[in-house]
Amino acid sequence: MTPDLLKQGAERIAEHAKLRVESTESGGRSAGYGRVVQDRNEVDVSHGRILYLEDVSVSFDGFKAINKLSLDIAPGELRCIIGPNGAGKTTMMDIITGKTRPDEGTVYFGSTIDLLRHNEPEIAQLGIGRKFQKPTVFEQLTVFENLELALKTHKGVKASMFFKLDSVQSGRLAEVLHTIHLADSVSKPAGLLSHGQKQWLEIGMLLMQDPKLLLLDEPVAGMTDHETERTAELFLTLKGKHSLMVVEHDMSFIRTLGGIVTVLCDGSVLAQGTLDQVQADERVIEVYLGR
Ligand SMILES: Nc1ncnc2c1ncn2[C@@H]1O[C@H](COP(=O)(O)OP(=O)(O)OP(=O)(O)O)[C@@H](O)[C@H]1O
Repeated sequence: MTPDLLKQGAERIAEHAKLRVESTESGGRSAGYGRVVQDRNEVDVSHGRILYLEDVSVSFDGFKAINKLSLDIAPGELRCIIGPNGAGKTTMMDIITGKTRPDEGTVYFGSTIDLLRHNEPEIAQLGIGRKFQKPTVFEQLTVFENLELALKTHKGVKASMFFKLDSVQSGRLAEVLHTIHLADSVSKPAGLLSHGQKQWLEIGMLLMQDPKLLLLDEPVAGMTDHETERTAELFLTLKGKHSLMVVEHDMSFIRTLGGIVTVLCDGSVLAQGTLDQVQADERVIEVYLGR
């Protein structure tokens, strides 16, 4: 798409949003908590943030796993999250995806979608995809069938019974196959893929749903050095088109990704900056990297 077309598209979206605010029965922006009425597929990133957490806390049996956590991610950003065991990384992802409800705090997707008002399936539909550490592809199905299934699953059981790929979806599937380096293995059963290839396939399944934000938990754990390098290449390709939050322990992988690193400790942000900056931070050395 040319810059002119992009600009025209952005202007149309802005005009559309403006009209909808002005036409709300409650009186629009002045009476409606300043919120634009939102299409399901639209995420308002005009404030420069796709994800925003403020003062989020959750306790399990009196233990504060997340403690006044505040953090935000820019659209298209590739953010790495590190932290010692038990720092709260998984719990934070559980909160963003609706698996765990915080006791207090604010969690927004863009500037208008309050994620705490949505459940897990709704949050996935809104465009937040999550990849757990262990690959969960369907081993008996081919690479193609796994990717096709990702679209069907997203549509719900009834619609999926009559599902047939249209030309746009076929084009997307071909593009995703190429992106995840599996174009040569399209007819291979997923069970015959290497560990790294299974991880890429699962990322591909998420990409079929065109997520705006991807949460990836230890994506290179158990991968060979070569697979780790290719995964870094893959994430750098995805950056910009999608926003990514990557939880990892592998520092050389994080170095290859570049960008901002957030260090979590005891359920809140201990430090944030480039990898060099956080590695030089005395507090970080003490609680994590120096161990
Ligand atoms: N459902 C739960 N019930 C009780 N305690 C929990 C629960 N979930 C997490 N915790 C505790 O909260 C703390 C944070 O756990 P979490 O799994 O989020 O850390 P993490 O940073 O992901 O750790 P790791 O790097 O080991 O995966 C830990 O002390 C953990 O034992």
